Amino acid sequence: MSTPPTLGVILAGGLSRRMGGGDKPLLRLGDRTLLERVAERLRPQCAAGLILNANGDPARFRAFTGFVVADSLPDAPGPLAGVLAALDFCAAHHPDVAYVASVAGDTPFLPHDLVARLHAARARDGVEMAVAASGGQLHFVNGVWAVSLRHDLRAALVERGLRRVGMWIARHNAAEAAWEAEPLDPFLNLNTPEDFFAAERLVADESRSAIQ
Ligand SMILES: Nc1nc2c(ncn2[C@@H]2O[C@H](COP(=O)(O)OP(=O)(O)OP(=O)(O)O)[C@@H](O)[C@H]2O)c(=O)[nH]1
Repeated sequence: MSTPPTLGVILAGGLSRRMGGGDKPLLRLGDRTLLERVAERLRPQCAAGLILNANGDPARFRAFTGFVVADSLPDAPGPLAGVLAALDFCAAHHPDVAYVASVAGDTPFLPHDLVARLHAARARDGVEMAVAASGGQLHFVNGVWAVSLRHDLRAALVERGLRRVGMWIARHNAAEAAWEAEPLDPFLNLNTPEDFFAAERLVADESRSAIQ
């Protein structure tokens, strides 16, 4: 199966409470920011381009080359609000593109075959969404989503007050694509200062570490 044209979105709309606030993706990990690392992994996988989902003043992300899209539902906090903003953006600006791939902005070691394998899992199961897994865990926010799901997602967020990604993907029988978690989990996400220091040690000598 060939990978359909896909718009990528980096989710950076969270509050980073466990990291002490601020914009986690703008933290510098080694010689570049988390955002740069995530973008350089995802951009080549997304033929329709890459956007960033973030709230507040977009000027702080001026180093990002691409649109910055804010949540359109301020009362619906959580990553699904960012996914909805990206699906709506895709429908408005890329009407010929049927899929969005989302990733968390604090996940610097994402697989290079993320989008292709998510689409392969989705096609295998004949469904409209797929999410990533590793080490027996689902990584809900790293997934591909049909743009046509946006009406259902908006209704779920607004009318049913849905907040948990797991509930929405269960309703749609999301396909799963799994990656090895050893020697390095590609979905390692940096939530706390301790996570960040561990990642700094990993990138201190990238050529000798498990980072690919
Ligand atoms: N658009 C949007 N994205 C969110 C929201 N909350 C979390 N995210 C994104 O979802 C992904 C996973 O978020 P978490 O790590 O659970 O939350 P976080 O805000 O980054 O960090 P904590 O506040 O420490 O939980 C990250 O990419 C976040 O930017 C939100 O309210 N809106």
